[in-house]
Amino acid sequence: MNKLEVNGLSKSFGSRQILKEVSLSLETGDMFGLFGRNGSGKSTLLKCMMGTLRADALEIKFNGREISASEVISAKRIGFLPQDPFLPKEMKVRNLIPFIFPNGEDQDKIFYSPGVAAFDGKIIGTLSAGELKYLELIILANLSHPFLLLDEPFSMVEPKIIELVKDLLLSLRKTKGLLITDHYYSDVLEVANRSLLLKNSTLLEVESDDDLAAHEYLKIRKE
Ligand SMILES: Nc1ncnc2c1ncn2[C@@H]1O[C@H](COP(=O)(O)OP(=O)(O)OP(=O)(O)O)[C@@H](O)[C@H]1O
Repeated sequence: MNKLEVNGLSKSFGSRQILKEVSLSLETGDMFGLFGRNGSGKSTLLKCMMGTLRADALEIKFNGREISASEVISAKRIGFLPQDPFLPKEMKVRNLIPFIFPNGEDQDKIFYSPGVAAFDGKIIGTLSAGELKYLELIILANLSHPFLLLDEPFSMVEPKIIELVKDLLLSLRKTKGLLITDHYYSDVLEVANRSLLLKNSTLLEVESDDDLAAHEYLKIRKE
């Protein structure tokens, strides 16, 4: 069982405060959903946790031991799916996999993942947005990092693959803790064991569509 704690995360851009003393704690087996309107600061929160964006204030602890934000990537405790593609565009999928996973067994896990055979001969830059997102997610899922932050894992992915992604996320919960943000709110609510809404720079607990509507994240259509 691993534990990741974020305490007192604050971040402003100029005079605009995006995050105000945000705290959260994630354990192995957790899958938290993170919601918020466009521009509310979800990506900012994830980037500050990864150390790719400097927070104004932040304490991160892994299993009770503090790690500085600048060490998060090298410590290999947290894997991150950013919103924008991060794989090298020029390589073929089948050449990239051994580059990231030297071990043959690990490579097989990727190559034999559902749906990968359909595009493993392609050059990464020619993959569709959905194929690329799915490939990135499968690569992250097979890293040993005990926590994953996923920024929009469902976006651009076709409905059948969304179901595969949900199965994958649920299987990852057995060994990892996950924090997922995506505007595909019903898919996130379905797999998450706890959901949070970022509003007015702070996190609120939410449980359902009705809660999200009450906080003006979505509008429920009346028949
Ligand atoms: N480097 C930056 N400099 C100035 N403002 C920024 C910077 N990065 C983000 N912002 C602003 O901070 C706010 C939060 O952005 P962020 O990308 O975290 O939102 P988000 O909740 O992830 O939105 P979305 O749902 O659209 O992806 C936005 O108003 C954005 O314009």
